[in-house]
Amino acid sequence: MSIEIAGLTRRYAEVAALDAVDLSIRDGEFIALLGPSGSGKTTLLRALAGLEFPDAGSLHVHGRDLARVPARERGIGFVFQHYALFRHMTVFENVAFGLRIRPRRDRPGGAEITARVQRLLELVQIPELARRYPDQISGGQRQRVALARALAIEPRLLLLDEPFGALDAKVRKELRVWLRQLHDRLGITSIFVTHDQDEALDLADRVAVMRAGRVVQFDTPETLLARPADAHVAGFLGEAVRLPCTLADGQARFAALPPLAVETSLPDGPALAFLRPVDLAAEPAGGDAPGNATVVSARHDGRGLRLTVLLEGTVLDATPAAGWAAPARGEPCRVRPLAARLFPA
Ligand SMILES: Nc1ncnc2c1ncn2[C@@H]1O[C@H](COP(=O)(O)OP(=O)(O)OP(=O)(O)O)[C@@H](O)[C@H]1O
Repeated sequence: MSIEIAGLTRRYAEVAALDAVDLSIRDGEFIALLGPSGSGKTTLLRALAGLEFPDAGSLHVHGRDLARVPARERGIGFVFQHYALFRHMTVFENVAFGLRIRPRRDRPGGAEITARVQRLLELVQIPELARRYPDQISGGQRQRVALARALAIEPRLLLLDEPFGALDAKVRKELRVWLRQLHDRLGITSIFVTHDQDEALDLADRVAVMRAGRVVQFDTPETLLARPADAHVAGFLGEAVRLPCTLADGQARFAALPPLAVETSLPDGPALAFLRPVDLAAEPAGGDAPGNATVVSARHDGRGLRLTVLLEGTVLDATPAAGWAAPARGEPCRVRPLAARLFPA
């Protein structure tokens, strides 16, 4: 389902939980709403689900104005972080509930419900748990049940509010890969809320970065990382370090790093530079030239060797220069900027 959100506003006393949000989502997209606590992510999801009523603006799903459509007729599946399953019902009954609450005219009969629940449990890969109760299964399995229940109504739009927030990192990672595959297989449109940038960047086709009730940037993960719209987005995404600098004569000059040649439309004077670990090259060195630092730690991450260094009281992540195979803790080094994203100070 395509979704058009225009000027959506929701106020609580003096707080604008949503402040004129515009968002246009294509059929079949997997969208992340990413932002700090209180930025309006949940309110936006609840407005789509029909659990929240906006003060202004419009919501259209596949061209249909949602304002007049009650929550239960929207055909939207919803999974919350703590979507308490019914504790006194088995897994089977929890999922069947999603079918039993359908409007009478398209509610299936008993045998059909049994067959469908079985199919849904197979889809979420827990058919063997049908007779268990929620407190007899793991947190990750509970979220699969919650998802099966949400999918029981055959939604064209799936909304997920921090669905894996309560789970440990490993289970979370597995479930998110699996969720992405499920989304692709079902061909639905999904919107999920997270404040975990890795989750958003790994999983989503496009990410809406929210701040104070507004969508500050809505782009693909690649574009967000390469061209953040402002200093806030740059600071929020990736692992960039923020360093003040002074622009003059086509150079960014730093207090403790060698200067960097830059092309920018910003005027000469103070600016803010964001540098990712790949933008900082570290090589073995001594002496007291600008950029001299000490290796704090060296570790391998998914992309190769990563160094943490201490540069005049600032801790930075940097990438060792080619050929420096085994930097040791405490070893002196020199850090050079290779690139930076610049914003007004
Ligand atoms: N029922 C309410 N009454 C008053 N203020 C509310 C209510 N619901 C939300 N707010 C306020 O609206 C703003 C946005 O809240 P929302 O829950 O949408 O944020 P969020 O981005 O989902 O945050 P989190 O990541 O912490 O869940 C916050 O300032 C919040 O305090």
